[in-house]
Amino acid sequence: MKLNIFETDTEVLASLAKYFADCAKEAIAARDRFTVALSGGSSPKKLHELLASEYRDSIEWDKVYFFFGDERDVPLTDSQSNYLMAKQTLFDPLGIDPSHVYAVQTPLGAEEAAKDYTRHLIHFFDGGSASFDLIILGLGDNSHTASLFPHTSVLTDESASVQALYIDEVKMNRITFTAPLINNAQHIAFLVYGAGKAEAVKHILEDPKDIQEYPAQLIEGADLQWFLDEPAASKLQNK
Ligand SMILES: O=C(O)[C@H](O)[C@@H](O)[C@H](O)[C@H](O)COP(=O)(O)O
Repeated sequence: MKLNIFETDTEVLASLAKYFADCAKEAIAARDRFTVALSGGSSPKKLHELLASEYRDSIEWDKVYFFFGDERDVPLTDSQSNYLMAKQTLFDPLGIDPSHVYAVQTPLGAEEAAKDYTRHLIHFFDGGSASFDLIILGLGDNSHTASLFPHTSVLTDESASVQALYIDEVKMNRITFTAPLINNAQHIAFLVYGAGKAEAVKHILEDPKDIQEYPAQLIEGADLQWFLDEPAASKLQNK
């Protein structure tokens, strides 16, 4: 695991955008395509905007395939939709071919949408287990990532799949990658900035293992990188 800590969120975003481009170049050179699962929430918005501007001409966007590590059980036109956020901040500005974007089909209902997404992944990855080139994750103040929330049944799901469950904490159904599916990725990048995340970052990186309390501790992988600003890393003892 590698910690990339920068003074400001601007520097964090610049570093992650470069990392994204590097992962894309590596994947396209090896497999002529780059598969990436995006995170929801607000933190990625600035990353998307940076990619759509600074990296417009330096990534072969027509070889990039977009997925979502989790989604809220809302219409794809709803302001809470992770798909809509990415469409507005990344896909539309770059003119991404809609056939390269795999939105979670929430109009099917959460359970069916999760099954449908799992089927799509099996098909897309030629029947093998999905191994994304890059998965971008955020971190909630309560130590959740994707929609792996504390004290939920999905935390102990050992299948590399997409699951739907009601999350009492947010009073809505969520559709989420399981930890094994996330951990199958070639590269995993946490994007975490702001002082409000400091407690959660310390829990994940330095507190004893307690995945029910701190679900993001479940995330591990060959190349797991954290992109943090100083405020978010401020409670770490070892950095
Ligand atoms: O659908 C979601 O909300 C995300 O996937 C979630 O895991 C998010 O990354 C964290 O809640 C952090 O959200 P912020 O970036 O808004 O703080």
